[in-house]
Amino acid sequence: MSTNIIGFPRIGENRELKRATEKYWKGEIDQDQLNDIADGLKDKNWQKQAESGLTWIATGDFSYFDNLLDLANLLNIIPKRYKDLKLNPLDTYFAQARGYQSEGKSVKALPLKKWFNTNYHYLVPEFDDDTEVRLAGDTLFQDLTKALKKHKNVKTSLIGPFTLLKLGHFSGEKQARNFAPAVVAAYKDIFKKLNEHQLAWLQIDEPAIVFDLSDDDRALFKEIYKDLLSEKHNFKVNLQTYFGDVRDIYDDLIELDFDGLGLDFLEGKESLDIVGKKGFPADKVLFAGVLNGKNIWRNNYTATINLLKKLPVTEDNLVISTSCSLLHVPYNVDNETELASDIKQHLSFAYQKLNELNDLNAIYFDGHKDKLDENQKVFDNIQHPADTAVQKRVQDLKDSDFVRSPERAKREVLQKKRFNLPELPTTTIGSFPQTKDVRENRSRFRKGEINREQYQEFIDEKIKRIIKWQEEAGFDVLVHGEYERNDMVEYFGENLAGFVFTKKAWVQSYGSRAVKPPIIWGDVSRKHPISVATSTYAQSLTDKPVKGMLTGPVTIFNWSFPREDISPKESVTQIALAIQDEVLDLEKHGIAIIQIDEAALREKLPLRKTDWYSQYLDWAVPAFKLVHSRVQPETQIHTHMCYSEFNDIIPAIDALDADVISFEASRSDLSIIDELKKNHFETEVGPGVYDIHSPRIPSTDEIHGIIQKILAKLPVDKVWVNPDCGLKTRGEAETFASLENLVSATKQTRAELSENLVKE
Ligand SMILES: CN1c2c(nc(N)[nH]c2=O)NC[C@@H]1CNc1ccc(C(=O)N[C@@H](CCC(=O)N[C@@H](CCC(=O)N[C@@H](CCC(=O)O)C(=O)O)C(=O)O)C(=O)O)cc1
Ligand SMILES: N[C@@H](CCS)C(=O)O
Ligand SMILES: [Zn+2]
Repeated sequence: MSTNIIGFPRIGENRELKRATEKYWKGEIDQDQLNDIADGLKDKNWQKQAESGLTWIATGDFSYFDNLLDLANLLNIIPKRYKDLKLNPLDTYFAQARGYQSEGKSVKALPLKKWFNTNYHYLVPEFDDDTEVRLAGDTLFQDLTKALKKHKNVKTSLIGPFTLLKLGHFSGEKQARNFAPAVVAAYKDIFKKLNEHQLAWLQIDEPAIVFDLSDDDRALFKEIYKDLLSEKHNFKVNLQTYFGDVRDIYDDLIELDFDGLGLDFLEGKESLDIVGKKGFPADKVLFAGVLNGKNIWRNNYTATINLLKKLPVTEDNLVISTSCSLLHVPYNVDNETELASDIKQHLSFAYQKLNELNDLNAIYFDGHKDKLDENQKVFDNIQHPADTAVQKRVQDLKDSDFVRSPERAKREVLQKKRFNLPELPTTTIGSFPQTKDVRENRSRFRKGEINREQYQEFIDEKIKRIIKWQEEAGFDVLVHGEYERNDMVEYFGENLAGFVFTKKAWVQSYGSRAVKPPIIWGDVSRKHPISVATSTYAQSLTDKPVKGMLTGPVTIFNWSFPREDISPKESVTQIALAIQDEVLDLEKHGIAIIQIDEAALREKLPLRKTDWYSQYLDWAVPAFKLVHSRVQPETQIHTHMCYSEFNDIIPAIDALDADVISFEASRSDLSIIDELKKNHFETEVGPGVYDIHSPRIPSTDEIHGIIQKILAKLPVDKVWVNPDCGLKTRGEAETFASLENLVSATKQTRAELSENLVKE
């Protein structure tokens, strides 16, 4: 009779951690004050979990920025350039997370990447040949001591050695396998320290084994765990997986000496089949991931109990668990005081999920039928608002609705003529800094302290100023700055029918940054123009082209909480038609370049290659094509993707049939460029020439070097110059300085190109 969570949100119900870390970075509070706030948040989480009846309090899941970075620092995997800054441990940690620039010293941040198929991001641990892996920290143990002072049943968690090695970057000769012995030795030292505490379970997270695994991967995994589990330990070890199933390695998992296995029965499509066919060892505990850790809907107890009943385990070796960490959901539905009760009754955030675990436990182990019936009533009453016109529009779509003509090469000629841009056109990704005054203006409008006209007047002033700034700085294709948007997805959700919104349902995206995903509740459609007035106003201020700026259907879908009663394909096609309406409206109003951001397209690519097309790209790519299929050949369609981890799906990206794409490249050392070349990528490209996730200002020389590297691989007439993502999170001073350097590096390159031409 046990219940389990894999992890809990840590930003605080009111984003206390965000405010505290940002104050610390500005020097407004010191380390002790920051630690006190963090301790308060941990305490509150533990208390909440204890009160809910959860079997074990979860520790080890807190982080000031990211758990994988914590692990790397715990194991001394800290590149020399950060150690050389001679900062204290916390500031060394933040330097890796955010980059560092002070008193003539300048170091870039570590690369930031998507955590599997989520909108959470981790920092990539970097190993070089001199990395000396060893146990070098003690926060994990300190937290355990603190929790054990107040709570009896405590578990802790740690990302496992295999996932660490799979996600790490190896910059020297030595590769993952070479580091494995040292990594295992360091984990053994962690075991030794944990032995000093009254720990119930150690949860070792190994989500990397839900990927397709090679024989070498399996061999490495077995080698690591045979060795590690030989270390004496007085706590039990649960090998925890999530985001998929473990079909490639289940046989090994049940042979190894784990006390428990955590399997995901929701995203793990084959998990049930695997345990059904192969059985589950009676001497191990199954942590059955049956309560969704990613969605925000009430759990259907009947369905979950039926699932639990199918598992080949007894009451003694079953733990009812979440499918993944609750890091990916907001804290508390009760904070949503303005949400209609008929919607609210269907929602479940982290606090409610704790209660659901308790209910499921009571139903499954103690036969509490009343709770089952009560829950069923909620599901009997659910009504998603239907729009038959939207449904018909989706049904009536023909293959030709997804195809733009003429072909891209012909459009390219027409567009080059129309825009007559210089070589290496410069642009930005869309947003400019959302400075305090911008946020305050929106906050005052929301609170009714200023009216719509006053709100709009402020934004118009901002647009005017930034258009002027871009003209003076020498940009070729301008943007309006996105000052009217709280978030690129939430804003569109707010302007489309079919979405509902929360006030406090924040979810961590990276570091101190959080998002408040809108909830897709009914059929989606565009009821009124969304960006037309803003874009036409911005265009009226300049003779240079101003990009119309939209978020694409796949990204709106992926960064919202989706409904589960219709398929993703159906939902995303509805959104695509709504955005198509907006695209055509922008074009009708004279906007000649339209950027449709698909920042999240790569994010939800299934983790297993066999599912890439059938489960995702076969509907995601057409959804994007549908959005722009009806524009004129001379209208230039841009798209943007955060993070360039799409080496393997380059043909699918090209098949989006956009005219220009911009993406992140600088943090991942431009490796994508080789792949573009290899795959004869046809879309014009703007590989980001500097990293906007860090406050660090890149020098003109640095950007010039990056452009040179790009031009060594890609033809000059295909290349655009831009930062790697929107600038909304940055301050103005650093933004303007960085962009000025970008323009001067481009001008320098143009001059060199024309000089070479003259010479030739
Ligand atoms: C591009 N990215 C995005 C992702 N996901 C999205 N949904 N959106 C994205 O843009 N994923 C990948 C990348 C990187 N991820 C992020 C995620 C989040 C941010 C970010 O800047 N977040 C802001 C919050 C943005 C927002 O919604 N702001 C609102 C509310 C602002 C607010 O806090 N208001 C205060 C009151 C303000 C006052 O009075 O001063 C309050 O509510 O208490 C808004 O602007 O209206 C963050 O701060 O975390 C960036 C990249
Ligand atoms: N147009 C958006 C894209 C971010 S991914 C922005 O500039 O913020
Ligand atoms: Zn981006």
